[in-house]
Amino acid sequence: MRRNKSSGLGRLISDGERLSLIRRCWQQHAKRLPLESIVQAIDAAKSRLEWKPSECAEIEAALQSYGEVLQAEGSVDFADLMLQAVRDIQSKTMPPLSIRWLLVDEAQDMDAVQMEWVKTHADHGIEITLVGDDDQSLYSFRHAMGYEGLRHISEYLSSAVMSLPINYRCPENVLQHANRLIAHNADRAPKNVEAFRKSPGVIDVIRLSDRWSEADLIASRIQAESEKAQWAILARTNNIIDKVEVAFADRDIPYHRMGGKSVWNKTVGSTLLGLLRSVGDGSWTGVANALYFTGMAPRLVNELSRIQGITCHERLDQIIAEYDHSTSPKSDETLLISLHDGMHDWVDQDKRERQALVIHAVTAWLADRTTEENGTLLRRLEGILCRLNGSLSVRLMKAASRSKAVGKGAAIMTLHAAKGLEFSNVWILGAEEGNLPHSDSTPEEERRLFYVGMTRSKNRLIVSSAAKEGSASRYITESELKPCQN
Ligand SMILES: Nc1ncnc2c1ncn2[C@@H]1O[C@H](COP(=O)(O)OP(=O)(O)OP(=O)(O)O)[C@@H](O)[C@H]1O
Repeated sequence: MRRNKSSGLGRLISDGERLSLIRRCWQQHAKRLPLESIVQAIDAAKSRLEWKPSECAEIEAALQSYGEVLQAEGSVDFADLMLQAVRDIQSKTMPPLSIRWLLVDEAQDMDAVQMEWVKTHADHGIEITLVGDDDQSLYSFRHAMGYEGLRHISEYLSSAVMSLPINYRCPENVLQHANRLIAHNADRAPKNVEAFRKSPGVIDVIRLSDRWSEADLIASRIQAESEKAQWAILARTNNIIDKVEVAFADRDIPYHRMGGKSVWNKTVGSTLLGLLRSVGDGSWTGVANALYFTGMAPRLVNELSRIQGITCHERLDQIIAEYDHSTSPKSDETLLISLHDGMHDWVDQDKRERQALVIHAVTAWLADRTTEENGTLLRRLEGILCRLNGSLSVRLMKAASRSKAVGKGAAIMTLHAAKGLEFSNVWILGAEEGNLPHSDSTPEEERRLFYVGMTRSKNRLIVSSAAKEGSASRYITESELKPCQN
């Protein structure tokens, strides 16, 4: 990857633009590999000061191409800003910040470039204070340096180390369980954190049969409480969170998702809403996405999308009439005919104002052609849309706007997104082996994640798991959490 040597920076590209550019480079040079491997390679390359070529020729080609295209377009990404700042301060092309003191919070999350930026400022006589907690280091996948980084910079600065031994947030019993858990990690900074609040919090551990039962129990418990109770529902992945969102929407419980897309904006939800929209207004995009979702090759879907200027019904008529059996598979023709016939029925029922029937039939058409898991989710979404009132377009608008209720009701988010926050009541779901710890990371990092989740609680902590998803997480045992301790 070519790195800009001059101090003249280009235009800062947005995250979306960055991803499109990475996608282009991936398609040109490394299509055989997953897109994610290129994203990770670029992140890794830009978290270091020194350029280290990739051992894989395709990744290296994609990296080079990414750097060259950025430069050719006169753009920079966010990581370039940091790299360029360090380089320019070190080469005296740019002065350091004109400050006397610098406070770095969450210092365990610094990567090598950010650390160099801090060290460069220290070299210019600025007094540095770092605040960090090695037990809350969660970003090794983004090349954060964690405890090793804290030790390194601390030595470099010859800094005095001060421990903050009081936790003012958690009730004593919650903190004791969290401390027992994190003690299972080796290589930690020595510390003995005690709770300021001695009155015990409420703790519970619940085992349910499956994920939907877990999500439904959370929703029914929260519904039974005062609307003023402050709740956070935390899980390892956004897929688990989706089910909680559906269970809340199903019961009309106010909620907001933090740091993740609503279920209505993801593949299953947006395909259902899109196809219903096409029934209502004859637009093509919902039909095209439904064809792709139910198995049609993207190349063929894109070819069909090139036919211009007619409604989706006319377009389907034409596509079926001109279907080329010599080049396209029979299964795609069957799919097209089934959707064509379905659309005619659905539009007819919609005109007779039988919206619930349309929603049911469209859901069934999609659910019959996808995985069991997607099918279950589709049926839950169907239930929510059927309970709303009004025309199809009004129901679609109401469904999509629910997730935009910023700051209202229970906060639903991943454990990563909960870092730095606190809530009166915390519910961690999906505490099974395979999810927590998750295979994407190390058991030590996952343990820190669970620890961060537990220590968000100011009063009550509930941890649940689903038998169908796996045995209960080792972290429940390690923290010595037990059902209904109060
Ligand atoms: N000296 C204090 N007396 C009373 N309450 C305090 C005191 N210091 C902090 N708190 C309260 O304790 C809670 C946690 O504080 P804060 O968020 O600053 O901690 P933190 O170390 O950043 O937490 P974490 O890193 O776990 O997110 C907050 O509700 C804060 O208001």
